[in-house]
Amino acid sequence: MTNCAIHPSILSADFARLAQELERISSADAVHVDVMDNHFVPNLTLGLPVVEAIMKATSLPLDIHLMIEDPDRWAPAYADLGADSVTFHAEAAKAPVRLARELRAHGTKSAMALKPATPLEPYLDMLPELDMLLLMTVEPGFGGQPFLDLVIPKIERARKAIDGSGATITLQVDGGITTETIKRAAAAGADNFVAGSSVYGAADAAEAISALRNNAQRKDSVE
Ligand SMILES: O=C(CO)[C@@H](O)[C@H](O)COP(=O)(O)O
Ligand SMILES: [Fe+2]
Repeated sequence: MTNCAIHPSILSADFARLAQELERISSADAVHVDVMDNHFVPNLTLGLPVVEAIMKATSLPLDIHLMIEDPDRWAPAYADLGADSVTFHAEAAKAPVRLARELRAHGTKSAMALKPATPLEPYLDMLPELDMLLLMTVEPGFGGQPFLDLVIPKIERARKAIDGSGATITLQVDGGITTETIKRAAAAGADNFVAGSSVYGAADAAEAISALRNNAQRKDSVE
């Protein structure tokens, strides 16, 4: 994997010190913001006003991961804030193709996420509508869960489908990414990695980001 990106998730940051926590990850490629509504997932985090504050507090691009019901209604507002990408869940979207197009029309990258047990195949025809596909490697809702290796074959199938589509689509994985699991995800074909607890739980977040990047780029990523 030659080009890879590390997106730390602020879900594992200290929310009382968000500005300083954003400083700690200034060497990252983007900041991943988990928006949860306590309906699509059993957890509640933050919404538009806090995302707007985060946007003002960092120069990093914002990667918004919406774990909410009715993204068809809410996602475009995150695009309007200036997010670099907005990800909705396929399981929650009423009209995923229309929503993906609307996100692009609102000036952001359109991205769609699949939970670990959601099959990829029904969505293959809509790959050209997406700038990024997110394959969850934990059940969405919480940070700090172990990486689900059962998603690896889906990552491999997604890589093949993306390469075959001729489109430029980032393949992101999210959940349980550590310096060890990132090797397996990268070898399977992922090129964009969300990491919450392994970055924010480290004494030196910049060092953790650099170690993740190195391990994702290693040719011998899986021994
Ligand atoms: O979307 C989610 C969880 O639903 C993630 O973005 C987590 O925040 C990742 O945290 P770690 O698994 O890396 O601790
Ligand atoms: Fe996430």
